Amino acid sequence: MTAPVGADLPRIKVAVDAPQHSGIGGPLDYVSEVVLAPGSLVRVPLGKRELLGIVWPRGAQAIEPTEYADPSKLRAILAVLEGLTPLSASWCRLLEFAAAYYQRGVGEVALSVLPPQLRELQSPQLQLRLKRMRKWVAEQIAAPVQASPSRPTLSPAQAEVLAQLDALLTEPASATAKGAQAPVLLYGVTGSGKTEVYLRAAEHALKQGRQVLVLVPEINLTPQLEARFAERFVGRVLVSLHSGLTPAQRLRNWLAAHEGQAELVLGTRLAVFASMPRLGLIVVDEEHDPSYKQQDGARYSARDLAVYRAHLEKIPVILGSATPSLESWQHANQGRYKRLALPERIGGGALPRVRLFDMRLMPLSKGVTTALTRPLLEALRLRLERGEQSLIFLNRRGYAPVLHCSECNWKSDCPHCSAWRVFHKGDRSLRCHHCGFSERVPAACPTCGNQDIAPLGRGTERLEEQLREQLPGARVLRIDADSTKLKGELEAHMAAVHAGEVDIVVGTQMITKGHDFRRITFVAAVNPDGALFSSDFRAPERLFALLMQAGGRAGRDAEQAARSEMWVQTWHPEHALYKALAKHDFEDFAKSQLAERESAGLPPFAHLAMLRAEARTPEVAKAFLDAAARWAQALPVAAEVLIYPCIPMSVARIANVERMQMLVEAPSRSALQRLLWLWNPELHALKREHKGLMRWAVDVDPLAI
Ligand SMILES: Nc1ncnc2c1ncn2[C@@H]1O[C@H](COP(=O)(O)OP(=O)(O)OP(=O)(O)O)[C@@H](O)[C@H]1O
Ligand SMILES: [Zn+2]
Repeated sequence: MTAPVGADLPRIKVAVDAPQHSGIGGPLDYVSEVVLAPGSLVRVPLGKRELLGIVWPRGAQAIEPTEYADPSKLRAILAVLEGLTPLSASWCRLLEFAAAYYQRGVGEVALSVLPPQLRELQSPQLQLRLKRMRKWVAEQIAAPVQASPSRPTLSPAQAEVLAQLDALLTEPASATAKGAQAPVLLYGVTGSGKTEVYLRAAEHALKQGRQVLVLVPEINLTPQLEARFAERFVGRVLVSLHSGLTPAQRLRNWLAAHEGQAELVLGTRLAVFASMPRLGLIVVDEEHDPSYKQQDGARYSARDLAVYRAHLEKIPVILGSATPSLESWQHANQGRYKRLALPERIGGGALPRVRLFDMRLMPLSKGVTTALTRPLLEALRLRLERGEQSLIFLNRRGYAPVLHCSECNWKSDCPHCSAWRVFHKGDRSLRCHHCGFSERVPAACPTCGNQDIAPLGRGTERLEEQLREQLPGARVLRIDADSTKLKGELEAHMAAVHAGEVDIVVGTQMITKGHDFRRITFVAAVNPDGALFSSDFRAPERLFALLMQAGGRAGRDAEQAARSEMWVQTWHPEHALYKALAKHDFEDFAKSQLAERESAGLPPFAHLAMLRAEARTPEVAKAFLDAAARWAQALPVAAEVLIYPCIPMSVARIANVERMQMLVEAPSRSALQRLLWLWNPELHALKREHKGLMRWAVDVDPLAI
């Protein structure tokens, strides 16, 4: 039904999901017979489709003006989704900012962060969902209280931090008068009780009738945190928002937050966009974690957007970490963030003693497995005898990263990617971790027929197997993406660890983050050196954080802390990174890294964007990027920015698509943004000229270089 159209009907702006690649930036013009509040959800026609749209507030700044259509050609909205409170003006502003900053269309971003089910609903169905949500909320509140929550007595350091936070947290309601507050960087070593600080801060905000948003980097961490918050805030309504929910759950939880019924929202990066009318506090746990950066579509940083959102709504934001990102650390150094520290573990427990085990001292003989060195096995045996748990961290899943034929040198490469296919022994497959292409392991070398093809290197699966061989009787459990695919598997594994049913946990970085293990006294990193020599300037920062986090899983029970140990097997024990790690000295590490970054002109002292292009051949991708560079060089702002020659991405080909990238560096955010603004329409135009080009995208503040 194409509605009647009139030039004299009131015109409204509606944000719809028109992909960036069609070149539509801002909201579109429609007409409506009824007056609609900004933030209302409507259904509108676009081309031959009918789409969900958001009535957008006027005076949208920072958005490209859409070309004015002939008023008589404007189309009318089709329907309004009734019963839903309109999205707030500040929510719309957050989305405008995110879209502009990350160079995407505002409608594209705004619609992509709403629960997908919302797109399919008509008013009556929505009413039903709202009704169900309210019923569910009522059930939550009415649920019988098992025990009254106990709050631990704060440690002196926690009390000190909270006293300082108090000034920030009081009367957020009158914040408008106070203006924006500095973000808080809660720098607390592993096991120092950061979560307790979040809980108390949340308590404060809740008492004042405000909503609280808590972000965690990974879904895996939500169950534990949810349990801790639920236990503390009995009778309050808590919802989670992450991609592991069913579409119906996600809609219900979103509606509960949006209608102000959920008082606590816990979630992963997408939750930063949750609509929360009474938002009073944002917490970003493990703020340094790379998972906060979205890696496709609008490549936003949820951590950075949380800071922006807090600024916009004039509410406090707490960024917590034992190893803050160098960006946040530098902000604190400059006084732009308020740094509050928890320098010690709860109960006075020591951090694990770090032993750098020099692999060069190991005799190199054939057949000797270098990951499970004899001294490491002895260290594990000691823990077994004492009935303590150990954790072995290896950031590579599968059995072996590649299969190899010693006769003809064949390796298990992926036919579609510039990468090896990983050998998974469990299901006897060769699987590409980039495109997913999987085949049964061949019985013999596919090129020369040699039957003796052997795995090269090692992943968690192989380590698990070797541990079982070497330590018969030990209860070994592997936790990685492969062993936790099924719903509930991860929770079951974690419960087994907590219950003491496991002696040795083997896993990827999945097990190093945030978990409050109580029985682990020994953590080993068996092969961490790779990142030391990566071409990515952030690799050392990431490695340091990962190892600190991994070590942080040991000795969390103060009683056992004194004999807890972290074992690092390395070929480079003299490396400054390991030296700092051995002293648990994040500050020293940060200082030297920041000095290096400054002299090299890298973030946080410079601002980067990456222009990426994908095509069937590298030549096409390169031609597009070169043309884009030539165009940009001619701009006045080009004098301020540096455009590097384009290079292939580290995995140059994925699923038969060639990927090239070009780095842009600017001394200031504003110079970078100016360039990107001018560039964007030109890139759309260039795409049309470069026929074979499949996709291009801009990544602002890219993490992996
Ligand atoms: N004041 C307190 N008194 C007693 N126990 C506490 C107190 N504060 C926190 N704890 C306990 O100390 C343990 C560690 O706290 P928590 O998990 O909050 O540390 P964290 O700083 O978040 O650690 P990580 O960065 O490693 O995740 C938890 O088991 C927690 O229940
Ligand atoms: Zn592949």
